[in-house]
Amino acid sequence: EGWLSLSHMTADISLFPFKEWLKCQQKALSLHKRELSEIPNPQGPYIVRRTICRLIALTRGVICEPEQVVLGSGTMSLIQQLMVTQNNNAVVALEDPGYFRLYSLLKKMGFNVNPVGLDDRGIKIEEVDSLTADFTFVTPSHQFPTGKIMPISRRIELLNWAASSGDRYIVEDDYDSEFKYKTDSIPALQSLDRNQRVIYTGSFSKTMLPGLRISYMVLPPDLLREFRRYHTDLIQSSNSLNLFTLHYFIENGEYSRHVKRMNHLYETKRKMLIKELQDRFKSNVEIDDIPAGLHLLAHFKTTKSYEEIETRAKEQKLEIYTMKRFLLEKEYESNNKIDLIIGFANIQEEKIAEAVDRLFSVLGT
Ligand SMILES: Cc1ncc(COP(=O)(O)O)c(CN[C@H](CF)CCC(=O)O)c1O
Repeated sequence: EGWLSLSHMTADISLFPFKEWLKCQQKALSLHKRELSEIPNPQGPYIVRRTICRLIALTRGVICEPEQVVLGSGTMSLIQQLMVTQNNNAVVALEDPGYFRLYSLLKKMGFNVNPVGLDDRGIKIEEVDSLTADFTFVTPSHQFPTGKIMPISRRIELLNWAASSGDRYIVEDDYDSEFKYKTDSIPALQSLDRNQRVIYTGSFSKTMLPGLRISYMVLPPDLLREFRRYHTDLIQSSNSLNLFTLHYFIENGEYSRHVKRMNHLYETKRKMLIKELQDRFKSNVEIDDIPAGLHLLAHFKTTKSYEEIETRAKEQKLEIYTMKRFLLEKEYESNNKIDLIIGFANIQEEKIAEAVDRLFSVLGT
């Protein structure tokens, strides 16, 4: 019997309109031969940056000009390009539990990296304050991996922190912000920023195809000047043909139609997954029912350790990730409970019950 996946690291591409994508690619090929014959603008083609500016203004309330947008082949490569312009005794704060790849990138770059715990409103602002951090990385629209949506009150506190002294910045990673079920999405933190303190990053990995490698970063004017001064010889890392194709895909409305379609599918799968988990585990599971994103955080009563669970999941041919993957420096106290990050993008609806059965065997006696 093959593997089943409750991984959070994928997108469901069963409904992706490949025919439409190909039409947009044909258009890109016929209208942009000259640009395809040249090295592109270091930040990416202007018309693509303009289209993305309009999209995130409409969907996320982000306030920006195309000049402030830098395109790149992945969020981590954009963060690397940004942070390499900073001297590496900069103090950096980031969420714990959080995005391990970001943590390890910043450490390898030699920064003074400080994971900061979360309370029920997101990153603990008093800890950020006491650190006198220069950069604070947050995922306010759907904290990665806990899913917490940062309330306006904490966003204001964070913006006040950034505005209260020298060269402080907030890096807002708006990952996984596109999928909201029932609740409306709160506009981006960047839309509240009046002091040019917020760097905004986003990605098309989860709304389109993770393999496309198209991500974007919006820099405040003064950081943009620093970025351009440092990166005089930068070559755009994302593929021009895909960028022009994406431009037409967004412009003709295919993108927003696809996101709407996926929102319905993901909402259906999420409801099925929650029902199966509750039917199977009853009072032994507690689900953080935050109606957003492509994974949910669930707490299970079990005496098993994370290591045992990871081993047994492999035996059951079930791909799933535990909270251990996201604990940066926090120790986990396994008081007979463990936390699992359960993704529902990579599982077909008719396989959800079987996947939950396997999870029951993994965690069972
Ligand atoms: C917090 C966060 N910010 C951005 C991305 C988007 O990155 P990119 O596709 O390069 O634009 C991810 C994507 N995370 C991966 C897929 F979920 C890996 C997860 C894991 O390592 O656990 C992410 O978690």
